[in-house]
Amino acid sequence: MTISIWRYSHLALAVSSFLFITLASLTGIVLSFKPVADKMQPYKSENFNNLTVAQLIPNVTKNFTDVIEVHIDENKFVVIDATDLKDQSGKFYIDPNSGKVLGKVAKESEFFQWVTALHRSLFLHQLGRFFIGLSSFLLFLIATSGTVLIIQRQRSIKRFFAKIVKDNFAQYYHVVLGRLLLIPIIIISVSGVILSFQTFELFPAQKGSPKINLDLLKISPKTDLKDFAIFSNTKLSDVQSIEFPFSNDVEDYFTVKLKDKEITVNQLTGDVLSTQFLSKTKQLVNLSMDLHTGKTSAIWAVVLGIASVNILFFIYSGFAIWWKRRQVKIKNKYKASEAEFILLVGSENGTTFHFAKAIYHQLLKSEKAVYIGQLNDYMVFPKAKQLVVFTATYGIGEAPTNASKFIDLLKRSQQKQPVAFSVVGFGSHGYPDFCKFGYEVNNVLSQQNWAEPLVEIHCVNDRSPGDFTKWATLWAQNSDILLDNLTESLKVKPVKTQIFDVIEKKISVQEEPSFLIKLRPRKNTKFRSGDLLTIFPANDYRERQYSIGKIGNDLQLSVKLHQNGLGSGFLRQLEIGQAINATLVNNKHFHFPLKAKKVIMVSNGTGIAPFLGMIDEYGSEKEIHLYCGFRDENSFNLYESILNTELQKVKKINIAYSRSHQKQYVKDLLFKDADFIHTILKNGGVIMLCGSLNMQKDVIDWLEIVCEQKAGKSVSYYQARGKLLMDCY
Ligand SMILES: Cc1cc2nc3c(=O)[nH]c(=O)nc-3n(C[C@H](O)[C@H](O)[C@H](O)COP(=O)(O)O)c2cc1C
Repeated sequence: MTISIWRYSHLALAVSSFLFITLASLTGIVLSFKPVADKMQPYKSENFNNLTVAQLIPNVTKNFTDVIEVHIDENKFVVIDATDLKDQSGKFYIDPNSGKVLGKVAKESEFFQWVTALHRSLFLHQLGRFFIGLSSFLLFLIATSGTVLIIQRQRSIKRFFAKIVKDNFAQYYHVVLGRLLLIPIIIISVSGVILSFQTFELFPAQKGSPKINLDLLKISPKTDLKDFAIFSNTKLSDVQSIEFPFSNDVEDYFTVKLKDKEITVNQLTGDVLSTQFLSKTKQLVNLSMDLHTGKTSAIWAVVLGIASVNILFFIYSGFAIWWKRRQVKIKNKYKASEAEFILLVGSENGTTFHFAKAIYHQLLKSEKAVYIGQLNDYMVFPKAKQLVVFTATYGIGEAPTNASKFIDLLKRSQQKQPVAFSVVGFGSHGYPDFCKFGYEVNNVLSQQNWAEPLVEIHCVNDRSPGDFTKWATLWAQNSDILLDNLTESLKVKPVKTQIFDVIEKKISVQEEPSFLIKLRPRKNTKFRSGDLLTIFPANDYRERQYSIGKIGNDLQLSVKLHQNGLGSGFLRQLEIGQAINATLVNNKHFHFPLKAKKVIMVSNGTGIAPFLGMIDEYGSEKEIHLYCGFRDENSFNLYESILNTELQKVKKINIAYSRSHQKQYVKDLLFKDADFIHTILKNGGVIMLCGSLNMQKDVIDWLEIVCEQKAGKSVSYYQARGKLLMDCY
């Protein structure tokens, strides 16, 4: 909620001021060249920082008459307003060491004058000055709200400069450059506001010049100008200007302006007649002028120029981010109350909507009554048969803004009829709590009486179309939907297949026949147990996926034959020596956890396939405990010989038969070993689950209780940290 307040403020401020800020930045970029160009002129005098006023004055009086003023400009060039010995009057750059003229002061470039006027007042006089002042203030607020957003994004002030995950170009550089240029932008905006206050005379006025009693002015002892103590003690580098006396009368005196004070000096005796310090506000205004214009430092002027270019980039990238979010407009053909398929989306930046919309259109093409909305729109859906949640994770594994109320709403509003659900989590492995909110939603949904799992939770890493297609294929299979060119709507490249030869087949003889099939890739291919094999049984767009075990360099699939099953039927009729076209899909979320010392594998039925490969490969190095469930001994027969050879590799095999002996399920085996399993989890071990969704639901429900009781943590805590890996279907 707070994220959205700050975000909307940031956006509203930017939208309301972007025109003025654009103009001010463009002109600011041009003006930042001026101090650099000025400093490149050849009027800098040697030894300037060591010279005193006493050394300058005799050189001035020797070479000029009618001196009005000597002025030290921001480039440390000495400028005199006087008449030279050739009787030429005007302003000249001089060398303070000799008083020699270095050049005549040129009239200020008309171009820079024009740009300066545009920058300060937009040629609108006081009204324009007001808008520019207001824009400076708004820029300050934009920078402040942006800082808060960065702190929220980075999760703490301490992590302000921590690495940023590259999401997309506009967003990444908006944050990275925002952090780098925050200080210059705050300085530009605050100094701009102060200068506007000065323009509108909102600061208290500086007190007038101190009164000098002319009757008391001394005319002796007459002292040479070069011997005036005040001149000898004042460095030229501290001086802003020296006004010379108008005549030789004692009533006319020198006025020396320094950065923080103004001194008047008797022209005959060198006595200091008065000292007036600049008020703090005047000093602040002077400092603001230096900081805002960069006139005192070429390096600072370059920084200001870069900051101005970046303000323009922020306007562009901010607009790009906003545009992307805006594109997520939802136009529904069916009302929520009449839809059978409800798609709810949790998204901060809109990309998750892109995926959800692809499914929305697939359902429309299949003439299904579908409704798409935000997760916070959750309510009772009277006609719903299926609920699909697509959600990103933000913050510390938290909900995106448009999903923040979902869990509360879900607990309050129960659906009246059974509804099948599936969850697709969108996240990134760049964050510690991978898809945590997706897992949380899945777990809370699993606990609802009306909710029936359809497809196991799938996670999409970095918006991978491959990950998403994997889920969509499985979901479509289970929902009886024909996916029509989903790849195209996700703009995914066509799938490349490769050839595999059937080298072994083993069939079990039982009520529900299953079989093992071994395939050998024709070309050298890298893959791991837990990866998926996509086959195209009818040689068309219809895909079927199977979890694989890697045995040597071959793939082993364990398949249950379904009546009229497209995939299982196709694989079943294959003969040894035949070849098929298929694609290997990297399923890295279900690879063997190489860092874990102890792994608990839980499977039922054909879900044992990837574990057979993992045990073959890692069983000798790692402590593996296998808990597997089968219908009866006949079902187990298929795997028995393999498991017997692998037996010495596995620390312990626990088998449950659901239709014979004690009629046990795999969850019953786990109940008995609750302490042991939790200790493994607590000590960095990993639990892997492969098999049916019902088995998964039972195990998760049980684990939820165990983890809560023993560690006060929810299952999603372990899921998000990769301690619970699942591949159920
Ligand atoms: C500030 C920020 C925080 C994120 N935090 C997480 C996180 O904790 N866990 C995670 O898996 N992904 C995290 N992500 C990645 C997003 O969930 C992921 O990029 C998602 O696809 C964005 O979807 P959306 O564009 O619909 O918001 C984060 C992204 C950002 C920008």
